[in-house]
Amino acid sequence: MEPLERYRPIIDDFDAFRAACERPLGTAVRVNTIKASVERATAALEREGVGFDRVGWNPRVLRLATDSPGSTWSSFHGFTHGQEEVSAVPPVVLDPEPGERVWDCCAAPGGKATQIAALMDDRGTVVANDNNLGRISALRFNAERLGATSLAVTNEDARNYSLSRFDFDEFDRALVDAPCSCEGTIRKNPDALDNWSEDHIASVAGIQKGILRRAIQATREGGTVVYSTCTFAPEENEAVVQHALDEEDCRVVDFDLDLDYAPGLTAWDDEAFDSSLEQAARIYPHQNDTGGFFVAKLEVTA
Ligand SMILES: C[S@@+](CC[C@H](N)C(=O)[O-])C[C@H]1O[C@@H](n2cnc3c(N)ncnc32)[C@H](O)[C@@H]1O
Repeated sequence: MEPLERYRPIIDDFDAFRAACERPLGTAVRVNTIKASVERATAALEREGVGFDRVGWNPRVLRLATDSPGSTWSSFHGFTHGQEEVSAVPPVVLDPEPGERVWDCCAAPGGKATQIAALMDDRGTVVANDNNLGRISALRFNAERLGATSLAVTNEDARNYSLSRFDFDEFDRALVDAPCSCEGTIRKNPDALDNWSEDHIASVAGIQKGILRRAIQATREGGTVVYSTCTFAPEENEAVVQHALDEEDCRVVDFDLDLDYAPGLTAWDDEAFDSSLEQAARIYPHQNDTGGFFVAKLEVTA
């Protein structure tokens, strides 16, 4: 847990943050509205005798009273998908519309890509890409089980992604749910910080910058790009978005989210960030009893 000490200066109520990081995380599922309404999925859970609580910010997310959300009848039939509560935030911020073309740059194992397809009523095109072939099979399995027929899978490095295979040359929206140092998953995975190092953060930040830049380049003017990580490190969050602001035509925009969160940072160490980064969300585990996440919303400009 020692690496987390570096965040003492930026987190209000740091002791509550540390205590939350030491508590195991509960189980959550997202109702897959491609296959079942929330009413039908909750009725199925009741029939199975699986207890659940609805969360206030999203009617499609349920906290379950079981450690095995993937072993329920509802999951087997694709009515629900085990997904950490806060991991359901980025697609909501992306806010895709039915019929659009959406690129999920780092999509495996597909929790957010299938959520995007559901938010689009499975109409339009979701290109779910990941550079890790081993993880692609889980992505395909989840898309099949959840009945996401609008989803196409590709296996490329998102940093130099080519659209030449498509009959269109830009997306309406893109999600960069980036590979990261995963500090915010400490409640689910107590070993998450075992191999933590500043060198690793610096190396993954380079990859994140490349993917976010390509996502902005591949999205139409006026389109939306959401950048998210499950880590607290400003080098992987605000600094990556700042790099995109410096190098690409885009701006940070505000969004509504009915959860408690802290604003994005405008400085870290010796680096200053654009004041618009305050519109990003830093979701800490103690605020909503979840894992940790960072989310920023960008609009592509001319
Ligand atoms: C945080 S995980 C994505 C989780 C996924 N969005 C979901 O909700 O299920 C990050 C993913 O990025 C992929 N990745 C890492 N480097 C990449 C790159 N250069 N291009 C594309 N994908 C990459 C990893 O294989 C990993 O599956």
